[in-house]
Amino acid sequence: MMVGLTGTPGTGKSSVAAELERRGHRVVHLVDTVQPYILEEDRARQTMVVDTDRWVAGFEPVDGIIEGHLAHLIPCDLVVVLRCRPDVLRRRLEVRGYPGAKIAENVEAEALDLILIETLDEHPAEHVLEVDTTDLSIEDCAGLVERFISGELPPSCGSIDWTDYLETGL
Ligand SMILES: Nc1ncnc2c1ncn2[C@@H]1O[C@H](COP(=O)(O)OP(=O)(O)O)[C@@H](O)[C@H]1O
Repeated sequence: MMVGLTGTPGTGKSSVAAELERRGHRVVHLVDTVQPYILEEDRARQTMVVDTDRWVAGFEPVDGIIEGHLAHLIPCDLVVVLRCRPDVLRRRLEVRGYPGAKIAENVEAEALDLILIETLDEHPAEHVLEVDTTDLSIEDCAGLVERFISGELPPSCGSIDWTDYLETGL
């Protein structure tokens, strides 16, 4: 089974993936697979522009967990979208040393459910689990992912509403 682990930067994908790897799951980090598909560096946004169509077309399916903020573009069997309340996400990204504009862009994307919307463009809701990591430990998040993969935890998404965090002018 191929499971995508996606989410806005700072929601905890790498941390949760590391814990899942520790628990014996095979994990593929998308950052290790996009190199041949980088079109250019967007210096202003401090990010790489990837030819996602070619990258998705060339992606070899794996039996395991695919971690990265583009994972939902891959035709996975299941997708987990990690979420984080925007004010907490902001703090996580500040600690990481991201520049202000990049923090603002990611915090806004999270408040607007951008990755969830993209996920539901590609996958039926019955294949999707949203996990609010705000008050959960990394171990608890990994546990929820495992229970979703095993079928113990049903799919669930769409109940998070962080539009208030847009209005307060984060
Ligand atoms: N559930 C969590 N609770 C508290 N802090 C977390 C949690 N998940 C991640 N973090 C912290 O947030 C930061 C970003 O996590 P990371 O796993 O690198 O996110 P991503 O891979 O989605 O960009 C790290 O400092 C990490 O320790």
